[in-house]
Amino acid sequence: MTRVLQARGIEKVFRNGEEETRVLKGVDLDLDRGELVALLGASGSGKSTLLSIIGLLLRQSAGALSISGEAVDGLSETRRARFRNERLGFVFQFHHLLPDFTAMENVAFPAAAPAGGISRQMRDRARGLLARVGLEDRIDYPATRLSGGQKQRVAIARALMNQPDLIIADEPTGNLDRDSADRVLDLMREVNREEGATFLICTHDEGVAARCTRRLMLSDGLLISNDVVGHEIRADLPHS
Ligand SMILES: Nc1ncnc2c1ncn2[C@@H]1O[C@H](COP(=O)(O)OP(=O)(O)OP(=O)(O)O)[C@@H](O)[C@H]1O
Repeated sequence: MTRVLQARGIEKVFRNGEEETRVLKGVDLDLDRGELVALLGASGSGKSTLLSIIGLLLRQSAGALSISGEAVDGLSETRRARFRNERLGFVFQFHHLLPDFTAMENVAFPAAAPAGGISRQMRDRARGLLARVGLEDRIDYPATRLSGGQKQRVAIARALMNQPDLIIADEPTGNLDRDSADRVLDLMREVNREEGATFLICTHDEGVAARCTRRLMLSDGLLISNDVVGHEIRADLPHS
């Protein structure tokens, strides 16, 4: 089994003047390739903070993080940005598509932006991914003319563009009605099953979490595992 993520003793303290907020108090987390993991927890428990740290958008106050065997903590900001673009995929609650770009151009963007332009190969891959998410008839539509569920499917295709080691999704269905949310989740499950893509999904939605292969819960700054199979809650001890 390939280990995609290893996090040890992750802590995060936010400081605003005199005031300190300890949000994460020593989070240990391992993700193996091909897992579809839900991250639950009360509002304010630190889910987005943890995802931002794992997504290399924020630095932890203490602890060590390695992604696909690479220790990422010591990397410069420039190398972290490159690592993020090449190895991680992101899906947010709000799709963040570029409104003046077509669906195809949005999907190709993570490859086209660093290359300074879009190649034929990129176009072909983006078209293939749009077909994969059921939008072959919307390839040349501007993002503004897509429905909310379609935009989120474009966002998933975009997250897959660079064949990332890990896809981080922060409330990917939070802005969708039940039907669209189910379709988006079904799509993530398919991509997970058929292509072995690894997902870490932060969600408030128990329906989403129940369809993941593993559930984790953040509580009081620590991670508690809540296995789907056993429905038991146990402390998530570090793996040896
Ligand atoms: N930049 C910051 N400065 C100070 N405190 C912050 C900062 N960012 C987040 N926090 C605090 O950290 C805590 C966790 O926030 P976070 O957004 O990670 O929670 P969450 O579990 O994702 O919440 P929700 O489910 O409501 O999105 C909150 O108390 C928040 O106020």
